[in-house]
Amino acid sequence: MDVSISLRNIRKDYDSQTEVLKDVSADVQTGEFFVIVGPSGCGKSTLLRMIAGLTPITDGDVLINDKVVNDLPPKARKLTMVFQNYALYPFQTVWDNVAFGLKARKLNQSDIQHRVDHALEMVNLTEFSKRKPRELSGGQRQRVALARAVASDAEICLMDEPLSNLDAQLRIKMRQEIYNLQRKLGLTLIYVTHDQVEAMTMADHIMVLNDQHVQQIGTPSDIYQHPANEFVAQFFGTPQINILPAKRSSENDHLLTIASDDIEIALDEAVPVAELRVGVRPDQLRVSRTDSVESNAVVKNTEFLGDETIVYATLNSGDNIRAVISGQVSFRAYEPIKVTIGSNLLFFNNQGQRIALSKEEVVHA
Ligand SMILES: Nc1ncnc2c1ncn2[C@@H]1O[C@H](COP(=O)(O)OP(=O)(O)OP(=O)(O)O)[C@@H](O)[C@H]1O
Repeated sequence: MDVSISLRNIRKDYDSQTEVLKDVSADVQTGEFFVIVGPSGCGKSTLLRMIAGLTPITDGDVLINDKVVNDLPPKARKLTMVFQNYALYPFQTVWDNVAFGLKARKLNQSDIQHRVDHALEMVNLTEFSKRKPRELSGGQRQRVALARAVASDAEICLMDEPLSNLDAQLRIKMRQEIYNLQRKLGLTLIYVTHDQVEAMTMADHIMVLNDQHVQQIGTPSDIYQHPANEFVAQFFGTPQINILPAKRSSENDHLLTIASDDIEIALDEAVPVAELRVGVRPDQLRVSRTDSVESNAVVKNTEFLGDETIVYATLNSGDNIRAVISGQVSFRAYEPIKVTIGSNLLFFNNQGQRIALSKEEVVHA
């Protein structure tokens, strides 16, 4: 596959007090859906604006189709951008909003007509072409912004939180529409969001940004199953992964004690460090009722979600955990329970970096 956009060691300081990004490098392949995700303020929009040419780069290079474009103005970069606030002209019709950029490029009338009609059809807005933005719903306005991107015919499209103004149900619908549109048009799409579910469901590759640095770049399944560090492990997945302290047994280096003394697991591999942290997704914890003698935790509260229940509990060690169990299960507050640990564990060193034990999935509880 061709590389469409390359970021090479990008740094961005707004001023000496505001260092936003350091050493950001990535390759975005032609035709892929590439998602930049991270918490608020981590520099996602800044990075997108640097790719668009709207914000200068402090150091490093942006390449589009193998050419360094650091000094090219936005117009010359042949890309289109969709913002969270849609950026529509309120006094123009839907049709004119979509045509605006094409008119500015001085395309001939029949070309403009064809492209706008086609773009409106692609986003199912043909029948709304004479309306003004204020006569549309939020989702329809967002579709006008998408139609603009489609009409521009640019091969690269940048989207900055395009769904954040929509309600939850509409977000899911528009998520699918954007995904289908990207596939249909073969667009190279760079999509910024702080929403881990959007990232997981839409991306071919995800870049996770935090603390000025790229934490990881990978496919959604890579990032979920093999997170580079605790931050990435905690950022993806709802409810959040449990991270618990663990100690290697002094007698047997295959044996780990996790949090409370009575949660032990045997690994096929020797554990390389004496103290580590274990990541357990909530669906890998098992919870059962027991008497207070056998228990190793007490329930704090439960949340019933329809087909599953989240149990919040405190282990005897004082560590809080979240467990997801299927069906509706009710526990009393302070009810004693026995928590055991299933498979698919992740291991992190004390710096929070993942330690890859080659057989980390294989545990004997
Ligand atoms: N023009 C600017 N001048 C100075 N600092 C800025 C400027 N624009 C953004 N920043 C700062 O840079 C950091 C990154 O901002 P940016 O908008 O890129 O983050 P983000 O990850 O997109 O956040 P959000 O998800 O909240 O939109 C923030 O601390 C912000 O305050």
